[in-house]
Amino acid sequence: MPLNYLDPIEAGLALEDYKPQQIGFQINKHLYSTGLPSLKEVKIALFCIETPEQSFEDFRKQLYALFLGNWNMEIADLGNLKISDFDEEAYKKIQEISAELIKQGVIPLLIGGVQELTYAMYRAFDSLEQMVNMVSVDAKFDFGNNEELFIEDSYMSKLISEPPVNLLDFTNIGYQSYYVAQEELDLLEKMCFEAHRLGNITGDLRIIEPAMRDADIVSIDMTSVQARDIGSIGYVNGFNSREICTITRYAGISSNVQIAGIFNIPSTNLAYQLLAQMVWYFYEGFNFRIKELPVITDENYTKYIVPIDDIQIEFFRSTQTERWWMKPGGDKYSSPQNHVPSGLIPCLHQDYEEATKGIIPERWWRSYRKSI
Ligand SMILES: N=CN[C@@H](CCC(=O)O)C(=O)O
Repeated sequence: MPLNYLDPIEAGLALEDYKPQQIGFQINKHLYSTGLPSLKEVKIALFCIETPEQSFEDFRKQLYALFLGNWNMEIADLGNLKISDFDEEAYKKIQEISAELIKQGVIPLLIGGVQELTYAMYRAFDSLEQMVNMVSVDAKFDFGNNEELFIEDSYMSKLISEPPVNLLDFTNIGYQSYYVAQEELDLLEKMCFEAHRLGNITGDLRIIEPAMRDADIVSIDMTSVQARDIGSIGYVNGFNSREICTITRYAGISSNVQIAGIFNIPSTNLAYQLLAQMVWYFYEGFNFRIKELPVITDENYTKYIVPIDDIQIEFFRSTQTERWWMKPGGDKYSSPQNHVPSGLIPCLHQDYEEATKGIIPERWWRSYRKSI
């Protein structure tokens, strides 16, 4: 049983000296005394990747001290996966734990380690035989290393080329232009993937919501946060602490997100505090998940048909949540089978408005290019 790879949390955190409204009181913990908690009603289960260099007990203290919202769901802390190195065995264990949780209808939330572990989250879908979309929040694209732009065994290169290829779509959120090469942008473009430059989205983060609504896997590199907000040496520019919380909330609220990971976490008090709040926002977002299924006859949705030259784009607006979708360009376009609503692409009201002015939405174009 892969969950047996996990070690319980430290005894000090087992004490129930929290107020009943605090996460530390409510969360189902993996303890030495009681073993792994039951996952029957659990919706989100976190576990930390502990190395000899980093433990996450300080993060737990921050998380456990936070007050729960008015949420109606069970959450769990499954403890720690203790590893000495990010070797093949560690990847295999993360893959197995993740697959097991997803199979049980629980969202695994991985905390810690390097962003390369995204590959293990992705490989969890091999046994589930499912195609997936991935969103990565990162200042760089990670196709290479310090010496070379593209290397075969970078996790991003493996993601797009190593069989079985489960990846349908990939979106980067928050890249910084001076850290990426034009060749990397060209590759993403060629693959019909999406990338959102930091400077273009911080003014209005709603721009990234449709990509998150369509994601199965979310991978967040904490170096995408500006260094001063996490008290570490890192990048001078990046998302601020509020923005990264908004992004995690979008991940939580997306009905399609099945697994998330937060990596490269500095061992500072500020980083652990922020990490705890990001996890809180993920929980909060999850609590507001609504599975919407727009169909033409459903009274909760309005359908709009916008003709542009010789094409017609069908838009759907939910009267319940004001969210928008559009029919993809080209019949052969495929999205992950289990996505809700199936066969539609999430978009923004702005896409509809621009379409009425004759501008074809970027996401529609990509779906069209993918289908030919
Ligand atoms: N020096 C400024 N950097 C920008 C983002 C960089 C980019 O979008 O490429 C900023 O923080 O907003």
